Amino acid sequence: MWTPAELERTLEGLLARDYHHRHPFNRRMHAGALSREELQVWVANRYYYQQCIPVKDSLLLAKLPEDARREWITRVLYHDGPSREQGGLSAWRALGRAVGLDEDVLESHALLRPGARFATDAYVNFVRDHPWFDGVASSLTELYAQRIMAVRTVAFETHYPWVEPQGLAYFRSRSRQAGVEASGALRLLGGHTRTQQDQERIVAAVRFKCSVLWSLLDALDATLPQDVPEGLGADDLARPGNPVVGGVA
Ligand SMILES: O=C(O)c1cc(C(=O)O)c2c(n1)C(=O)C(=O)c1cc(C(=O)O)[nH]c1-2
Repeated sequence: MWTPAELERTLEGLLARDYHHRHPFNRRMHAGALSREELQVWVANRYYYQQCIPVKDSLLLAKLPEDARREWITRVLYHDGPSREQGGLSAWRALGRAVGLDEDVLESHALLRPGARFATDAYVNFVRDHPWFDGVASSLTELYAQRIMAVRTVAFETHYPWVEPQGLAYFRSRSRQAGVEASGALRLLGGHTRTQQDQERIVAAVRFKCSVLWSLLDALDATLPQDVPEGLGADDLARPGNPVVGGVA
């Protein structure tokens, strides 16, 4: 078995390479190269992710041992808050307003990209379908989340001064909270890790989660059906004699 320090070093190496701070979209964000519209699309797509986090944590809660449940429930309360005007989701809605998005655009998911929905749903399904150990481990990308929040906050302040400053409250709150949550998850997993196989499950869950976050950003650069110009193969399938249509009929 690895020592706890060796396990953390392994996770560190994985995150240093696979975490979404290295994704081209985030690199453009941090360099100040995103347009207003691109930033709005990011906020809108991440809102779906934010909404799904307390859902996956609620699914996880139902599987946890009593002591762990008592601690993990604070994650759900953090996002949902004691009322609609408080908590993480409320802070993300404030970010939406700060970048100029109407709340009904966020709530209707009008800007949600298919791939961002699939990536987010894959995370919820992973937690629902696996033992709690893997679900808890998959949250460990938060070891790096606190770092990206700091970089992002400075990037917004420096490059996107048109974003109203109160919209950045979520990032500030999260840069503390992510570290607290990651330490809690490591402690919980440490108490239930018996074999090297268990440790490898932790690494595999973090690898999976990195691919969720990476795919979500991939989806923001993807072409949407309505953006394909007319005449660029848009009507190929409708043509009589087309082998695909013919084969189906
Ligand atoms: O903006 C980000 O880069 C980022 C990353 C992550 C992450 O690493 O999973 C989370 C969040 N934000 C976040 O806001 C959040 O609430 C959150 C919860 C979780 C989780 O897996 O339980 N990750 C993250």
